[in-house]
This record gives sequence, structure tokens and C-alpha cells, in this order.
Amino acid sequence: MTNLIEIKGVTHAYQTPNGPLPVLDNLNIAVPEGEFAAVVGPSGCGKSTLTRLIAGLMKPDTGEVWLHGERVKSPRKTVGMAFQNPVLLEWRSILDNVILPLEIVAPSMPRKQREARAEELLALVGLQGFESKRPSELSGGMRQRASLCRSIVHKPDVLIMDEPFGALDAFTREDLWQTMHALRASEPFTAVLITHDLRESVYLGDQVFVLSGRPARTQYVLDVHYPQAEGLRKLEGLYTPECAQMLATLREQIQIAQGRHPEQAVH
Ligand SMILES: Nc1ncnc2c1ncn2[C@@H]1O[C@H](COP(=O)(O)OP(=O)(O)OP(=O)(O)O)[C@@H](O)[C@H]1O
Repeated sequence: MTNLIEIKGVTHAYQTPNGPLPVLDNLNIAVPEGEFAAVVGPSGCGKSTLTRLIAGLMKPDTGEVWLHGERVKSPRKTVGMAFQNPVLLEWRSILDNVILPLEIVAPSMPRKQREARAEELLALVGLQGFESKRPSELSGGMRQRASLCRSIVHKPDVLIMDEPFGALDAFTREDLWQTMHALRASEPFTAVLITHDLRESVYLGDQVFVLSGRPARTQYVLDVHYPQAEGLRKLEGLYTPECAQMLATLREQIQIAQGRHPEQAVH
């Protein structure tokens, strides 16, 4: 399988009034086409910086970022992004919010075709019948569903998500996890998910990259062998011994990344 995303030896420091702040240190990450990479690490270690580099919104000091065999040097249209707080435009309907990227990326696409594409996605995430509503008429979970549709409506090669479910309650979050799997099944894409939730990383990820404390390097990579070979992953799988073992490993790695020896950690 070819790697759709390759981060090779990336090092980056922000220039601050107090001098350079090293954030990434010789970071290496490879994500094969169609796979879902989850990235976890201590708060402030550089995860969001990594997403900006992949999207081409920033250039690293040294090292290279490659997408689809092309070196990333500027913002890319073929990247979709989703964030914790979905910024939907209140003066547009939900349908028109979802259509927005198509207006930019595919301006010649007929309106009817854009609408059909957005309607198809909204139905897939359970928002059929809400197309004409305004964002404020929807719950937080529904807004995040609409935002996910907007981030993939133009069929990006890569979907980058920076804690997209972080602000949702636990039940809504689990619903959204299942929606993600349903979306992936009908709209295959390669994804990078930044999260603080280890269960989320195991439920959604094919690989989980644990970053060290700042400046971040790749400390550990977990290949997720979800205890279910076929079909969409079931939530119950998270309560099996296999998942418990993977979660224990990740928790231990996070404690090491935080500079705490696992045995000293408060349980
Ligand atoms: N534009 C900037 N200029 C200076 N420092 C920055 C800038 N952006 C981020 N930082 C600093 O770089 C470090 C890494 O930030 P980043 O947002 O990438 O971390 P993170 O791992 O995503 O954090 P969190 O887990 O808390 O969301 C932080 O210490 C942050 O304060």
C-alpha cells in the first residue's frame, strides 16, 4: 500500500518574543492511502501544529511533508478540515453551509449537482429533513455532523480533524464515532485525527501515533487490531480484553510522554 501522507524528519520552532520555541523534533509519520491515523500526545506538544503542516498552512523549518506523492509547499484544496467548534455560517442554511467548499473548489459544478451531493451526505449522517434549517436550530452534535459533511463534500484526499468531538457529551460523541465509520465505508478517505480520547483513537484509528512531550517526536506507534474482522466496528468491541490491552499500552505511553513513569502515575 502506498503512503498518501508522509511526514519526513519534520522539525519546527515558533519564533516568540522569548526566543525560538521548539515544537516538533524530527517527526516521522506515514499514513497509507485509505487509512485512519489517530494522533495522541500531551497537551501542547505540537499536535495542531502538525495538522497545519499537513494542510500546507505552514512550512516546517526542516524536513518534508508529502501528500499523494507531491511535496506540500502551500495550502491544498484536496485537504478537508474539521475542528472542535464547527464554524457554520448562520446566514446560510445547513445545505448551503455544506455546499460552500464546492463553490470554491468546483465553481462550474451546476447548483443542482452541488445540492444533490450535499443532500446525499446529509442523509448519510442522519440529517435528512434539516437541510433548510439554520445552524442555531441544530444541536451541537447535529452541527458537528453537518460540519463533517462540509469537510468531505468536495471529496478531499485527506481529512484532517483536530479534536472534532471534544466538545460533545459522551453519548453524542459515540454516535459521531459510528457516523465516522459509516462515512468512511461509503466515502473512502485518508484521515488524520487529533484526539485526547484514547478510546476514540482505538475505535476510529487503524494506527495510533503517540507523540512525546514538546518538542514532539513519534514516541510510539500502535497498530490497531480491532476485535472484529468484518463490517463497521461495533462499540462493544471497546469492552473486550484486546481493546483493554491496547488502551493500557497507550495510557502507559502517554504517561511516559508526560514525563511520568507509569508506576508513579496516580490511578
Ligand atoms: N503561532 C504560534 N506562535 C507561537 N507559539 C505557538 C503558536 N502556535 C502554537 N504555539 C505553541 O506551540 C506549542 C504547541 O502548540 P499546538 O497547538 O501545536 O499543541 P497541541 O498539542 O495541539 O496542544 P493541545 O493539546 O493543548 O491542543 C504550544 O506551546 C503553543 O503555545
